[in-house]
Order: sequence, then structure tokens, then C-alpha cells
Amino acid sequence: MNIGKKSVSFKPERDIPPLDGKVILVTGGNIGLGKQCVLEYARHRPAQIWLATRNLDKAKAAVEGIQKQLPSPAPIKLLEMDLSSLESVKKAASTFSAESDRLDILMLNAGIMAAPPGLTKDGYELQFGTNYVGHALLAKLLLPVLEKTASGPGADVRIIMLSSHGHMYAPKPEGIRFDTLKTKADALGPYGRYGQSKLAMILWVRQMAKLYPQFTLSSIHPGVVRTNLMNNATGSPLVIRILGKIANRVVTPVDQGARNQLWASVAKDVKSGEYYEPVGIGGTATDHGKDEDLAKELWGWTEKELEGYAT
Ligand SMILES: NC(=O)c1ccc[n+]([C@@H]2O[C@H](COP(=O)([O-])OP(=O)(O)OC[C@H]3O[C@@H](n4cnc5c(N)ncnc54)[C@H](O)[C@@H]3O)[C@@H](O)[C@H]2O)c1
Repeated sequence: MNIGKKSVSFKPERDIPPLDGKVILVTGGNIGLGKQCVLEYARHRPAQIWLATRNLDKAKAAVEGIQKQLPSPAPIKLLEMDLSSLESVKKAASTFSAESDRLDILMLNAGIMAAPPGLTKDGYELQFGTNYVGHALLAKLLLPVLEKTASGPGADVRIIMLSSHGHMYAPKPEGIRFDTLKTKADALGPYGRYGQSKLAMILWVRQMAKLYPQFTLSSIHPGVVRTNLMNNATGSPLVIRILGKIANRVVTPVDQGARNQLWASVAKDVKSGEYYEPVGIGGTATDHGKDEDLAKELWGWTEKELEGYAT
């Protein structure tokens, strides 16, 4: 943890610059941290915000709520996408690419935590497939538009992965147990699987930052934030209810929690490839999260898995 280190002071209303002309895509933007980011961006008037969601009805209601908080309507478009289906991710990426010729901020925010054992539609372990593989494919398919944006004048392309301090629960000593990524057999338990998926996001950011120096990439932990994330966690319903009640009293409210990812999307002092614990404190990943060989190995595995998906 970041004990003893001082968080960066970041106030979205003060520190997000005007976003004129910028195009932003937020996954999981209908609720929780993602919705808060959409609201904060909307206040700074970008050209377009794309809110990627697997539930259009919930997202429409969320957008109505956001618009009510603004002095005038912001340009927010919905993009249907289920991260647990690579076909759905592919469709979303091609819809986006057909309609937008730039992408300045890609906020890979959606996620699930401690879900019961299961597989995505393509046969990946449910949390790994949703949190990591789906986002890795989305970014891969959006590379042409990201690269085009980065080559333009005054470009500042940001890619942010919502990881977690929970990456410390990734399996030891391996970090990534490649034999568990395509099976329902629950060798790691719900938090081990969550930790593994969140470690993968940190490692992907490290490797991608090396390969694509024209972008600024970061992975972040938002803090322990009051959202719906616990609602789908597996375990004893009573324990989860009690934990949820305790958490609701002590955890960070969502407007505070969203600050780290907002900071990572605009601040000048973000170091590409780094993992940040709130807010703006780098260097806090576990040894696995700093393991460059593991990052390379995971990148190779991911490229092989997604090679049928052209950019
Ligand atoms: N809340 C915390 O304390 C905390 C701590 C560490 C990390 N995080 C991370 O922050 C991110 C946002 O979480 P949150 O706390 O706002 O939780 P949340 O449950 O409020 O929001 C999660 C979002 O992800 C979306 N999502 C889930 N599965 C999806 C799928 N298959 N396809 C598309 N979208 C899907 C949900 O619809 C929702 O919009 C997650 O990646 C989470 O792991 C949160």
C-alpha cells in the first residue's frame, strides 16, 4: 500500500482542462466509477463521449441523470458492448470506428469482482475474460483510430485500465497461472481469479506502453469505493451483506474514488506504463506487477489468443 506517500491533490472541476474537440470512450459508464467519469468529462465539454454498456436501458437512464446535472446537454452516445463476448466487443469496436475518426481517452473501466466460477462466451475464465481479455481486444481493435489520433497536432492519447490493489491476490508464486485462464475449475478461488485478472491489466499496460510510446498508458487502483462492485461477489450472502454494510460506512464515495482515473486521463506527470494507487502515487504494484518478463509472456499469450481479430 501507499502508506506514508502523499496523494496528488486533484479536483476534477478545477484540474480537468477544457476537453474541446476530444473524443472519449468509457466502458461500464452507466454506473459507479465509470458513470462518475462520464459526468466529470461532460462538465468539460468534449466533442463526444461514448458510454459503452451491456445494458442500454440502464445506460439511457444513467445518461438522463447525468444530463440533469449539466447546464446544457452534453454529447453522450451509447455503445452496446458485452465484454464477456468477443463478438460483441468486435461489433462495438466497428460501430465506434465507423462513426468516429478520433479517440483521445480510452477508459477501460468496466469490471466484475469475485464472480462465481464461470466462463465467458469464448471460454475464458469469467473474470479474466471480462476484465482483461475483452478490454485487450477492444484496445487492439481501436488501435488504428488511436494511432491516427496520436499522429495529429497537439495529440495526447490516454489509455487507462482500472486495475485494483486486489492484484496482490494473484496466485503465488506464478502471478499468472496460464493453466487456469480457460477453465471453470476454480483452482484460485474468487479473489485469486479477480487478482489474476487485475494483475493482467497492470502487465498489459506496462508492455503496451513499451510498444506504443505515442500513447500515455496507466493502470490504477481507485481506492475502496462505494459502488455496486460487491453486489455480484460470491460467498456467504450474510457475510457479503455485513461486509457491504461496513464498507458503505468506511469506504470512499464515488466522486472521490473517480479522481485517480480522471487524473490518469489528463495529468501531465503520468508516467506511461505505471500503476498508480490513489491518487497519482506510482511504484506501488507488487513484484509481479513490475515483472517485465511476465508482462512480455502475457502479451504473447494475448496476441495469440486474439490473432483472429484483425485491427
Ligand atoms: N469500487 C471499488 O472499490 C474498486 C476497487 C478496485 C478496483 N475497482 C475497479 O473499478 C472498476 C469499476 O468498478 P465499480 O466499482 O464502478 O463497479 P460497478 O459494479 O459499479 O461498475 C462496474 C461496471 O462494469 C460493467 N460490466 C460488468 N460486466 C460487464 C460486461 N460483461 N460487459 C460490459 N460491462 C460490464 C457494469 O455494467 C458496470 O457498468 C472495475 O474494473 C473494478 O474492478 C473498483
